[in-house]
Amino acid sequence: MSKRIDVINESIYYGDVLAVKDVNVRIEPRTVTALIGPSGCGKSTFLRTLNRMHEVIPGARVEGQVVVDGVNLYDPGVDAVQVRRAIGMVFQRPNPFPTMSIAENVLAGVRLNNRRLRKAEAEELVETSLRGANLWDEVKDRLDRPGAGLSGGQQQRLCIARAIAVRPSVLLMDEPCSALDPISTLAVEDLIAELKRDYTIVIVTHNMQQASRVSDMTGFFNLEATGRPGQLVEYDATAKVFSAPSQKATEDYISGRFG
Ligand SMILES: Nc1ncnc2c1ncn2[C@@H]1O[C@H](COP(=O)(O)OP(=O)(O)OP(=O)(O)O)[C@@H](O)[C@H]1O
Repeated sequence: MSKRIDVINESIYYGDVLAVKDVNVRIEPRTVTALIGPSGCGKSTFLRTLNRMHEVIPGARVEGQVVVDGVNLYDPGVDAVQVRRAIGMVFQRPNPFPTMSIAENVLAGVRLNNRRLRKAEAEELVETSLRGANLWDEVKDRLDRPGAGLSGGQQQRLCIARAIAVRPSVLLMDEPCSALDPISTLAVEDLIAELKRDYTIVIVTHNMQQASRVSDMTGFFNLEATGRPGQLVEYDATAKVFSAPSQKATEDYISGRFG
């Protein structure tokens, strides 16, 4: 299930504006990559190009290649809608369908893919996805209750269960803990550590401790100056980036001198 991602000469535009310039990076399967950097340097923009969500914005486009296990997602023959369904994404604010039951929330993505499920199959998928998201024990007695009745941290884990129910190859997370309290944050971080056994995970975070706790690799994005495009300045093992970064800008950012 887990897949390698090769980003080759990727430049990302909003209309005529070049937002992120010339990214080249290889992300290995079964790793967690944290994307860090100051506000506006393009971390979320880059993340959204890994499942073609970027192009949902009118005028937004990508040059270069994003190759997931040998297939360039931007080849003319590739269906963007299929890509978005296959590569799961978890957002900053938990966004379960509020009136849908917990079980139906888990199945929502699978149903969108028009997969018909027998009852037993659906029950099994609900259980394995909720177990995978570390939420099963907390909700197993109220699967038919609305998703909105859960705490923020539980809702975020429900969204992760929904994302993994479609058995994605890659899981993208855009500041998944920023709306959560510290305990829920730790629960989601523990979950990320478990999920990397099966998935390739890319996570945007502003929290340096979080990046160092959860990730194997860290990518540092930066801007040369306001109005200039963002760039991936450094990509290396997290331990190396946090102890001996190769770029001064990375060191300045990590040590809190800017950003
Ligand atoms: N929908 C959009 N239309 C036009 N420009 C956009 C859009 N979204 C983002 N941008 C621009 O693209 C650049 C990168 O933004 P992005 O949100 O990717 O940065 P970021 O590093 O994720 O920031 P933050 O850490 O604040 O979330 C910024 O200059 C931003 O203004």
